[in-house]
Amino acid sequence: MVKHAPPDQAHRKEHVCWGGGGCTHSHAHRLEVNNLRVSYQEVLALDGITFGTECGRSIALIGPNGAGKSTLLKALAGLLRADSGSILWRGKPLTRSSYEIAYLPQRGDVDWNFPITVRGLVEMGRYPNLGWWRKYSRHDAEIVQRALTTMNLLDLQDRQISALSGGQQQRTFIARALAQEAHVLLLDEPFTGLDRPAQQNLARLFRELTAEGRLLIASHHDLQTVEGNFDDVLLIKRTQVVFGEVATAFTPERIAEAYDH
Ligand SMILES: Nc1ncnc2c1ncn2[C@@H]1O[C@H](COP(=O)(O)OP(=O)(O)OP(=O)(O)O)[C@@H](O)[C@H]1O
Repeated sequence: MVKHAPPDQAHRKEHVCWGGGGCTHSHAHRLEVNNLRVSYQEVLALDGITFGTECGRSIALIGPNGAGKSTLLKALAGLLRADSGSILWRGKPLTRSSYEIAYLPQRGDVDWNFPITVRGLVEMGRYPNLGWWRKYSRHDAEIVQRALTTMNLLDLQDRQISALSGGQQQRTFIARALAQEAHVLLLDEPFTGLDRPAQQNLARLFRELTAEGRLLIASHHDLQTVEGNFDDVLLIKRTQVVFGEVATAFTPERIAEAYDH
């Protein structure tokens, strides 16, 4: 007899995990956030954020200006310390940045005039893996080459990052994350400033990255394109409005709750 998945599971993607091995038991490659609270001195930026997810998923992080999206991404990247609550990655508290988690800043936060080539930036992805005692090896060079190839950047590898289009700049930063061999990609407004074809290319790339088992969390402003581009949604307004699959959680009522004053 053919066994069918229960109805609520039927549309879920098969659980695959990037990087092979070690994803067969429950908290391998899982991210768990519990009652997270983050503030900047007297400004409370986030409170009561609680969700859990796993490799192979993509999450749209949605909320109005000032909702705390960038703050959450930075906290998940280990760049900001939580006041209270916890972030567990693969069952262990995330207390500082990990090479398994790559953070891609907002484009406006990057100094695009910094004198570095596409290849140079992608090579930087290897540094967290090297440690202070190990030299850049042929193995590192192969991983960089693969990242450049995957992101279709070989023809542009010697170009300065200042001389790239917006879509090419995004691809370069994602290639750096691939060179880092990151399991989790945290992206701050990756679609902003891209034209429609570049957005569609990036959305396709995201689907490929999650299909090969990476976890992707991206802050996003275009409410029209959440469905189709992401599996899950985390809607916040300093506190958490809802977390769940886009089809069931991203309802007009929840959106109004987050965006209406
Ligand atoms: N360095 C900082 N010092 C003090 N307050 C800050 C700092 N960075 C952010 N904030 C405040 O924290 C809150 C959350 O900001 P955050 O940038 O995380 O929101 P956001 O959802 O990413 O906003 P946007 O959609 O406008 O980019 C806001 O009230 C903001 O003013």
